[in-house]
Order: sequence, then structure tokens, then C-alpha cells
Amino acid sequence: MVWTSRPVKALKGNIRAPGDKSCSHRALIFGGLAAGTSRFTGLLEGEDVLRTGWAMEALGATVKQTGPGAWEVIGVGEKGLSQPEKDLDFGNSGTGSRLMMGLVSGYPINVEMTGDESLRSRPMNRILKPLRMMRGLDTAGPDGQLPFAIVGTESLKAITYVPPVASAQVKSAVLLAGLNADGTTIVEEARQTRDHTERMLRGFGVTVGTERLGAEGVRVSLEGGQKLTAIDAAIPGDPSSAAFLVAAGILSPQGDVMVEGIMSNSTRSGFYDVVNLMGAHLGAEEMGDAAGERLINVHAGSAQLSGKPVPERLVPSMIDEFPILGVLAAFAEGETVVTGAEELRVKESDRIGAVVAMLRANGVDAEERPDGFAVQGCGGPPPGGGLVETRHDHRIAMSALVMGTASQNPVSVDDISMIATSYPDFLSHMAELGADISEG
Ligand SMILES: O=C(O)C1=C[C@@H](OP(=O)(O)O)[C@@H](O)[C@H](O)C1
Ligand SMILES: C=C(OP(=O)(O)O)C(=O)O
Repeated sequence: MVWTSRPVKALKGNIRAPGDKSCSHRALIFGGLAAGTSRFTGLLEGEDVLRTGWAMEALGATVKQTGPGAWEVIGVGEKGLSQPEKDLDFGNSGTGSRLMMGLVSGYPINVEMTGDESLRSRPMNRILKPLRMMRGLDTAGPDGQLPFAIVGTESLKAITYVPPVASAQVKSAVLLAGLNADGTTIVEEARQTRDHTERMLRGFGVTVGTERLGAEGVRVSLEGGQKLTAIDAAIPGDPSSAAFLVAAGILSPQGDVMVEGIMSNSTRSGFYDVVNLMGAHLGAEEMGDAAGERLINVHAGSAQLSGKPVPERLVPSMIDEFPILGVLAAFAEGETVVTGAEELRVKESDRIGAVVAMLRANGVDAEERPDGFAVQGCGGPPPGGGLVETRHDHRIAMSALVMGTASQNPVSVDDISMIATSYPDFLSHMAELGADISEG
């Protein structure tokens, strides 16, 4: 179903950022594992997160909604995870599926897992390889794409693992397997990825060590056999979802957008650093904290940006924000170049190909690089007028719709259904700001 975003003069208003997707997955997983009842507020009720909740229920936890964004999770505690009676379907979610692969591998259960067309095409050997090492198996194995089964065991051995790609999902899967392994599991990241697993596990009473490794890296360690204790927590706002609203405020000719309660964590803030480098002058005010994370309100007003090379050291901390950065680059003056971001090829879509196709369909000069893309900015509103192929990718759909709010002509997308995986309130939030987005 085609939806179209038409240019409007002003986007204005205050929006509360939706709950963070990464933290919401982890809240349900850790709550489902813990002894006792955990209560969460502000949980993201996106499809990806709900599927993680259903998976935890299939494994023996009780997960129930008690109000809007309010959830109660009764964990399995001492009993451990039990054999699910059906396949676990993770839909579109790399995070849910990969974290759960690590988690279930340390229990004597056999778990069939699957996902949608996009997830079934994503690489899983990055998880299967360290899990095989923890079983003492040769690291060579069949190439992994869902559907497949994880056959768990109670005799995992701790390993020291250096992931070949910067991935919080890989780090987290290894640490979750490490919870049930014999010895101390260590993950060494050359460039640190988002640290929500480490922080939230500590909240649930697990001792997790973190040491700096070189200028940009980290060594994370966790002793096997530790138990989790239930907590009450408020989920911080999602900086990745908020990035669409912030971009909309910057691009609007009369933009005045405040996004409230965004998690401020240096492992997630790359997008905000880059748009400031490009000349956005975002305003930030402290808002207290939630679940051990600092919260800020961010104000975004109209600004003419200048294209910039994106510093490679910031790539992991903005890995989900490249589609919307591509849109900002199209409005900027001069060239924006992204390098060192080959991971974008294996997200919900090949996001290098999808971003370049989105921009070209709207009259913008953009080209693919093996590990990124280059955009020649229009120095103002790009032509627009295109129909964007979203390729089952929520972030491409939202980026294209934001582009349409300020381009010369409307921008259409071929599908919006998958936006609900990460940001079910996106369209209503955009409408509150004054966007003109509708079917057809
Ligand atoms: O751990 C997480 O919650 C996530 C890690 C990132 O994936 P990778 O680990 O594949 O980089 C990110 O793209 C995803 O949206 C969420
Ligand atoms: C890459 C993403 O998520 P996941 O890997 O969980 O599917 C995303 O939300 O942009």
C-alpha cells in the first residue's frame, strides 16, 4: 500500500520519545530469566519487542501488559528456561533472534527459530560460531540462516571472543550464553558497541566487568553461574527513533521540534554528534535518568546543514541512523561521505543500496561505496517526487517519509506496515508535529 508525505511549511511541537527498542528487548529477556516479578514502564510496544516477549513466554516466563507501556514479567528464576512447544518466530528482529540464540544455548532444550523474509536472509554465523566454540566444537559449521534449531547444553565453556564485526548483538549473545558457562566469558571489542546488555545485567544484580581496550575498544567480562533478581525500571527514550523527529525539525522551513526523554549514552549518540558537526545546533537539556541511563530533551530547529565526511569512529554509535543521515545529507550543502559502515549491507535490507536508491528516486546525486555511500547535497530541498522501495525496512520507510515533509515535491513509499516493528507511533507523532502523510 503506497503512502505519501507532502511538503509542509512548519513542523512544531513536543513529543515524548518512544521506549528504546534495545532496552525493551533486554528488559523482557532479563526479566523473564530473573527470580521474581519485574515491572517496566515506557516499554516499546513494537512488534520486534512483543515477539521477544512471546518467545520468553514460550520458554516459561509470564509476560503481561498491565497498562499502556506498563508490563509485568514473572521470571523463571531457579527453574531455568523450559522446552518450548512451538517454533519461536522473531519476525523482523535481528536483536530478538540473536540475543535469544545466546540465551537458550546454555539450557538443555532444543529451540526451533525462524523469522520473516528479511530476517531469514540475515547472517547468523556471527552468533553460531562463538556458540560452537563454547560447546568445544570446531568453529567450522554450516552457514547459518534462519530457520534453524539451537540445541542447548548445560556444559558450555567460557571463551574469550573477539567479534570480527562491531556488533552489540554478537557481544550480547556471547555474554548471555556466558551466564550459563563454566568460567569467565570475555568479549573484546576493538570499537565499543552499545552497552545496554552490560548496564542492564548489572541492574539485575549480575557482576559484569568493563575495561577500556585501546582508544576505542572495551573488554567485557562475566563469570558464569550468576543469577538475576527482578527489578522495577522505566525504559529510557529511543535515540534512534527520536532521530527521525529531530531530522524533521532540522529540515522543516519553520522547524521547532522538542523530543523529550531521549537516552543520552555515548554508545548511541553518533547521529547527534554528526548533525551538530554538519551545523544543526541541537539544544539539549538534562531530564534526570531512567534505568541507569541519562535522559535529555533535544530541541531541533530549522538549519541549513553542510555535508561532511562521517568520522569512522562514530559508526557503531549511529549504526541505525544512516538512512535518516542520508536524507539530511541530501538537503545539505556539499558532499557527505560514509565509510567503514559495511555492516549496513546486512541490516533489515542492504541499507547502502536502499539509501542510495531512495535518494536517486528523488533526484539526488548519490553513489554506493563498498563500505558506505556518498551524497552530493542539493544545498536546500531536493526535487522529491519519487516512489521509494522500502525493502521490508522500517528505517528506510520512515526516512523517506521525513524527506517528503520538506522536499520540493511529495515522496511516496511502497509500504509502511513494517514501521510498527520499531516505532508504532511514528505516523501519529509526525501528524502531531504537522506532517501531511496519508495513504495513496
Ligand atoms: O543490540 C542491539 O539492541 C542492536 C544492535 C545493532 O545491531 P548489530 O549488533 O547487528 O550491529 C542495531 O543495529 C540493532 O538495531 C539493535
Ligand atoms: C537493525 C535494526 O534492528 P534489528 O537488527 O534488531 O532487526 C534496526 O532497528 O535498525
